Amino acid sequence: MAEPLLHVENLVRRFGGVIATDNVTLEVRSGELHAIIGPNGAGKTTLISQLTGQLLPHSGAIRFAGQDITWLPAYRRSRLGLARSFQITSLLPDFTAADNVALAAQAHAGHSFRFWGNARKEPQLREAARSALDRVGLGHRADTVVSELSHGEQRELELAVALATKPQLLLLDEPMAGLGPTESARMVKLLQELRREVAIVLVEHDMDAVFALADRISVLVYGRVIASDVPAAIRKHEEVKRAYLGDQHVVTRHV
Ligand SMILES: Nc1ncnc2c1ncn2[C@@H]1O[C@H](COP(=O)(O)OP(=O)(O)OP(=O)(O)O)[C@@H](O)[C@H]1O
Repeated sequence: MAEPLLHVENLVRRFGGVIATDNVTLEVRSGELHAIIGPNGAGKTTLISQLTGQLLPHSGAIRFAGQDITWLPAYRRSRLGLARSFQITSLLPDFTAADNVALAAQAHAGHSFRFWGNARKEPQLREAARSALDRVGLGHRADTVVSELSHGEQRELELAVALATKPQLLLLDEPMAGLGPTESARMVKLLQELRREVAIVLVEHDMDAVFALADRISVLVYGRVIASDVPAAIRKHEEVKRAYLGDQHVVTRHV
């Protein structure tokens, strides 16, 4: 069988006495949408930060696209096609949606930020920005400044910023957080479209969204993976039900 796109093996990361990731092992295949769920403080964000290189593990290994990336700096991982969706707080509020995406495309292409002035005019960057905005349904808001976009649109813009780097694997940390029901439904639809083009690791507390989208789900509890399987199996998993899902989530509308 082909090597998985991402292979995490026995990853350990501690903060003082807390073991935030405790021998985490998991695989993400090409074309897969792999959700990571678990209670608050389970270690989901710590895991994502180690995948992107923002945090280094104390031990263990991460292979991505056939390469050992465990100790690579974040920008080298990004060049290999690993992208984390930027949080709203990292968007530039006084710049337009198109400028934000063009800047990300420019940074990824390796230009210095000194040339930022040119990013607005550079046809290739404008084109990359326009196409990323179209993919998330924000083409009509290209020239709107970020501070005038709704919360949901800003979340979509985060995705466009990540897509501008043409990733092979997109890491999404709670893309539904703070969204109302209509905006959440739009985000689920968008992710359903994007997953056809790019593998996705999705950390999310919205169980309806997770069960609607995921090919496989890994469940983290106190830093440990207690289950990694297809949604139907996770739904029935006794330890998962006890530790996280609880009975009210076991019967959801997405059966
Ligand atoms: N920078 C840090 N310094 C100290 N402890 C940390 C740090 N980051 C995370 N932790 C601890 O590591 C554990 C895992 O935290 P993490 O944020 O990864 O969990 P999470 O599953 O993403 O939680 P949530 O669902 O609430 O976002 C927690 O006990 C947390 O307090």
